[in-house]
Amino acid sequence: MTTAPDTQTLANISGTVVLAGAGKMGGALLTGWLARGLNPKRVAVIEPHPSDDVRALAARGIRLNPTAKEAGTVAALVVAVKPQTFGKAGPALRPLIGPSTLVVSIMAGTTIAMLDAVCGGTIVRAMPNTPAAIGRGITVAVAAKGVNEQQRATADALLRATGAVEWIDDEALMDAVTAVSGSGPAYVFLLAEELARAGVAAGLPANLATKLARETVAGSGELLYRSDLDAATLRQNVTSPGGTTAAALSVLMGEHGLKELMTRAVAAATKRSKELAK
Ligand SMILES: NC(=O)C1=CN([C@@H]2O[C@H](COP(=O)(O)OP(=O)(O)OC[C@H]3O[C@@H](n4cnc5c(N)ncnc54)[C@H](OP(=O)(O)O)[C@@H]3O)[C@@H](O)[C@H]2O)C=CC1
Ligand SMILES: O=C(O)[C@@H]1CCC=N1
Repeated sequence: MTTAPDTQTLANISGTVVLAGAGKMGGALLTGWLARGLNPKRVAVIEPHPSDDVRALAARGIRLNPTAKEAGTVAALVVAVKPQTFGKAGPALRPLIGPSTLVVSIMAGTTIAMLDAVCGGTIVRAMPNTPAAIGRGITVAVAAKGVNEQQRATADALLRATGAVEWIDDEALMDAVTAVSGSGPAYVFLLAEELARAGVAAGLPANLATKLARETVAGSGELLYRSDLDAATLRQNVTSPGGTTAAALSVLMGEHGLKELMTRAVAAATKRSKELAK
C-alpha cells in the first residue's frame, strides 16, 4: 500500500538539498520535490549542462553549480549521474559532504561500498523509475549502517515525492530490483511499440495503431493501479473461452513465449547491474 508523501518532512529539511546530475531521473526527482513543497531556495543543482527547464528554476531560487561554501550545510546530496561518470564526478562532490550529510544515490549497480569509497557520507542507495516524472514512480531503498532515523525520514520524503517507496534490508536485492522496476518502464513502452507495429502488420493505419496501442497500455496500467484484482485475474477477465484473446495468449504464453523472454530479459539486466558494480 502506498503511503502519502511526507510533505512536512520535506518542507522541514534544514540545510541544503544538493542534486548532482539533473538529467532524466534527477530532473524528475527535482520536479517532485518542488511540487511537494521543498523550498527552491534550499535546493542546489550540480550539472555541467543544465537544461532550459533547470536553468528556469534558478529564477525560483535554486542555486546552479554553487561552490561547497555557497551550498552551505548540505542535509542531503542526491547523486543522479551515470554510474560510468561517478568515478570522475564523485570525488568532486566530497567537499559538499559534512559529518551529518545524507548521501542518496540512485545510480544503477553502484554499491554502498563504492559510494563510501568514492565520496563518503551517510549513504542510502535507491532505485527509482521514470514514472517518477508524474509522481507515479516506485523506488526501492536500502540504508547503510549508520543512517539515523532522521536521515532515513529525509531520504524517504525525498524519494516518496515521486511515488511509492519500499525499504529493503538486503542490498544484494538491488540488482534484481533494478532489472524489474528500474528498467521495467522500458519493457512496457516496448510493448506499446510492438503492439502498434503488429497492428500495422495486421492492416491498421500507423496513426490508428499507435493510438490504440498507447491507450491500451496506458488504460490497462491505470486499471491495474486502481483495481484490487491481481494482474492474472484482470488478464482472465479479458479472455473469453475460445475467443480472440485466448488465441493471442496461446502464442504469448506458449513455448518460448513471454515467460521465457521476460525471465531472460530480467536476468540480463540483473547481470548487467552486477557488472556495473565491478
Ligand atoms: N533513466 C532511468 O530510467 C533511471 C536511471 N537511474 C539512474 O539515474 C542516473 C542518471 O540516469 P539518467 O537520468 O537516465 O541519465 P542522464 O544522462 O539523463 O542524467 C545524468 C546527468 O548527469 C550529468 N552529469 C554528467 N557529469 C556530471 C558531473 N560531473 N556532475 C554532475 N552532473 C553530471 C549529465 O550531464 P551531461 O548529459 O551533460 O553529461 C546528465 O545531465 C544513472 O545513474 C542511472 O543508473 C535510476 C533509475 C531509473
Ligand atoms: O538502464 C539503466 O542502466 C538505468 C537504470 C534503470 C533504468 N535505467
